[in-house]
Amino acid sequence: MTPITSALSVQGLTKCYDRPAVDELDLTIHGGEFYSLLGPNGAGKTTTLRMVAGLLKPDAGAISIFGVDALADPVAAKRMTAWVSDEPMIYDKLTPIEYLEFVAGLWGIETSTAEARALELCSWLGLGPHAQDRCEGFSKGMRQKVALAGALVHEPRLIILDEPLTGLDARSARLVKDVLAERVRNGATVIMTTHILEVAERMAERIGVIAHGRLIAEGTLAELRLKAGRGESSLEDIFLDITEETSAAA
Ligand SMILES: Nc1ncnc2c1ncn2[C@@H]1O[C@H](COP(=O)(O)OP(=O)(O)OP(=O)(O)O)[C@@H](O)[C@H]1O
Repeated sequence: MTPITSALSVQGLTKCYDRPAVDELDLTIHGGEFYSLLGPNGAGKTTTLRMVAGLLKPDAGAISIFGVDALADPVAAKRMTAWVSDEPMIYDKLTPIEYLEFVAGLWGIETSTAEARALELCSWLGLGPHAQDRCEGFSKGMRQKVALAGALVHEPRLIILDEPLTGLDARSARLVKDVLAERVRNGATVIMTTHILEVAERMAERIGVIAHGRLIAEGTLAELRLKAGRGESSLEDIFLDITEETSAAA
């Protein structure tokens, strides 16, 4: 058996609309890594992550999640993954606890384990005081936290997040970041898009920058600084440098 070295491996991934949104993209995320995928608006980040999460069919390419061919065996791949977008889809008529237990049930998680995980996630994400209220009256930030909890309830090994901090206040954003950091400490792998570069700068072990559906830079912050020839610059400065040429060409 070939040893599995990556949590996620994407090769030649392609999706075209009227023009290529993702263009023969190669990407490797190591197990236990926090990886941030950055790029200008329209670069192809969401399209990439939706294909990885099994929500969008690629035109070409391969996706492997912990060695499982995600296109050939999407159910096995989905068992190991969580998908969180900035448009949370939850059931309004349920309370957070009911929702989490419902999602856990779909994954076949035993009731007592589901109850314990639901309570733990609600407490971590500061949902405790509202755990018994229906989600229909919740603010966007609270809905986002319920959706995140729902995505984590089956303890996925690969957590895929598309702009998870959009619309969250500082305290909620901190709670979400703490939960993600805790998951990574416990062995999970995170790939996250964000336009909040300070978050990528502080949390990500490696950063990938895409433009026009292609990876144009990748590395640790130190490596990106070195490549850009920019001593102690912020990620924002480096990002603007790296993407300047591609935005001028757009
Ligand atoms: N369903 C669709 N139909 C047609 N074009 C699409 C569709 N979805 C995405 N695109 C196009 O594909 C390209 C990549 O879009 P995508 O949403 O992946 O970018 P993004 O990097 O996530 O951008 P943003 O940072 O603005 O969210 C864009 O040019 C977008 O207009």
